[in-house]
Amino acid sequence: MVTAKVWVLKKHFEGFPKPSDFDLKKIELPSLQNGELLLESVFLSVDPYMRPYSQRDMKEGDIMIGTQVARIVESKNPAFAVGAFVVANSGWRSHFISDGKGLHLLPSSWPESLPKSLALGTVGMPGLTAYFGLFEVCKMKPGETVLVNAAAGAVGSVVGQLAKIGGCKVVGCAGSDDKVAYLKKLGFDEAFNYKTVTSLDEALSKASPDGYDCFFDNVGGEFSSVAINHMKKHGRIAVCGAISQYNDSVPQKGPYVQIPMIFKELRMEGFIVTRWNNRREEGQKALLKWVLEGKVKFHEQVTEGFENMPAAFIGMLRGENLGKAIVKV
Ligand SMILES: NC(=O)C1=CN([C@@H]2O[C@H](COP(=O)(O)OP(=O)(O)OC[C@H]3O[C@@H](n4cnc5c(N)ncnc54)[C@H](OP(=O)(O)O)[C@@H]3O)[C@@H](O)[C@H]2O)C=CC1
Ligand SMILES: CCCCCCC/C=C/C=O
Repeated sequence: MVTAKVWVLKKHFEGFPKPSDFDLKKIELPSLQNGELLLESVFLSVDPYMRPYSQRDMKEGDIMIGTQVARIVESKNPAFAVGAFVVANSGWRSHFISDGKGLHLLPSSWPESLPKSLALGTVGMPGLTAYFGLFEVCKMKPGETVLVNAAAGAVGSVVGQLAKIGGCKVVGCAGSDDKVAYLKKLGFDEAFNYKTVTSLDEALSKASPDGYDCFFDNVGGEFSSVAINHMKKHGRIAVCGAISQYNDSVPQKGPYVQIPMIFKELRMEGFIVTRWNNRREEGQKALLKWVLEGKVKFHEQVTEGFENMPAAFIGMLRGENLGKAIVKV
């Protein structure tokens, strides 16, 4: 008999999530039926989407949503061998039973030199978000200028590096001087700390006096309202995330987008990475290749201990992560 630890949403978040909104519980797992496998989580992901999705899709008492890299401990399913690693979407659980549906095996060719947690970050959902958001939504072209915010995070750091690979000039914004230094190390052409600049408007003008062809927006709110006025004619805005709004109890008001959209003839498109689930393999293969070639670098903010899942999640929302926020069990 295996006892799984799980984190439950005890109380719907009001404003910023608090440790008391979560409950750690234990569940006895039954023995395996034919076709089933027992898995143990090795790395778990904490992501911004958990905040708005919990509000929309979860009830109090539900196990927190999320993905993990898990090791197969026992198998009564011939398609899954003991010892193999998978990416699962099984929520904040230390152990779980699966019938194999929806599990993604890590390729057997996964290089020993790379942490398996990368399958939750640069070579996982956030990396794919950068890949499809840039290539399919922004449709960036060599020689263009790309702006990305939350640039030192899981998605943003890949966006900037892919835009450089694609021959663009890249401007990134992040919330600390250490993050700005990291962006420069990654090869961003311009980077600034949006929390300390005296004027965001001036900082955006200084970083690219001619404006921006592409804006990969992870933040929304006030930042986006200022940035839209810096778009070039026929610019493209990929609306990826709105983290500055996820914890608002009262929705923020405009300025509204219509006037700059009309006069600059902009295209603005929201997207969710799962739109390209049928091209997941293509994206992962490309990202893995760039990582192995050293063209895409990565950093992970690893929190040790399953019991620290809420702290890691809250820390990520506060901006304490450089690169991908991961919990190592
Ligand atoms: N559409 C899609 O399919 C997907 C969308 N996303 C979205 O992409 C965005 C980035 O996600 P991800 O890379 O995983 O997360 P990150 O690794 O970037 O972590 C979140 C970061 O957001 C920044 N942040 C937090 N609050 C604010 C704020 N009020 N204003 C500005 N920045 C803030 C912090 O960085 P800093 O110190 O710089 O402030 C923090 O480190 C999120 O909005 C997320 O929801 C992610 C995956 C898929
Ligand atoms: C299997 C996990 C799918 C996660 C999709 C995340 C989409 C994110 C939206 C905003 O953050």
